[in-house]
Amino acid sequence: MYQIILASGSPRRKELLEQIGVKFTVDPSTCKERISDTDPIKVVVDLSFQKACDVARRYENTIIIGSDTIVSKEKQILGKPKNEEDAYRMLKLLQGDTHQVYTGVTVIDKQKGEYQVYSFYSVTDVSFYSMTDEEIYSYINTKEPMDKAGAYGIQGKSAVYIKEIKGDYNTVVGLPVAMLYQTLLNNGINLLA
Ligand SMILES: Cc1cn([C@H]2C[C@H](O)[C@@H](COP(=O)(O)OP(=O)(O)OP(=O)(O)O)O2)c(=O)[nH]c1=O
Repeated sequence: MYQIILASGSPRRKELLEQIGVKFTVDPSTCKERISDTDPIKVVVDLSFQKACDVARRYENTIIIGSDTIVSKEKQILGKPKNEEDAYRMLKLLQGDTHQVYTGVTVIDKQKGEYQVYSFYSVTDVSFYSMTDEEIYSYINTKEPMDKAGAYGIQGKSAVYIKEIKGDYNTVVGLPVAMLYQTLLNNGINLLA
């Protein structure tokens, strides 16, 4: 029986872990997120590692889960919009086309002072229908974009603009729970035990 900590303030990640039946507590990381690379895989793995490490320092005999999600479109990396103008820029870029959503996960298994670190990522293609400027502005007015990578929430009101996805839906929402569960199981850790 492990104590499991989700090192995230994201309500979506909490819901996804609850959905699969994991017993855990939430203790969000407070480290500043800086995108310091142009490779989306490196960015999400590195940020998930930083978040997990930040929280792992405070605990013993626990499993800590950190995660990070970004949107990538033609070599541009989109995090959360800084303001409404930034949200407009992102949605204008994404509408009518396909982009990638990357989620990186780092799990730190800290038992008796020893660390085991598992890092991985998942990527999903998301295709948007075209959006008029009016639709973009009215979506921004819902405030839904403001705390989400790429300025949209597939699980929310933007669902009417999503044409197709290829890959794991939960990767887009912020935590690929199947990959998380299976990766840990392959390493002898059962999150549901
Ligand atoms: C693309 C997309 C992102 N998101 C969310 C998931 C993440 O919460 C957020 C990306 O920001 P993150 O920096 O990955 O996470 P966060 O700041 O919300 O939480 P923490 O750092 O404490 O773990 O965007 C959606 O909810 N739906 C979507 O469709």
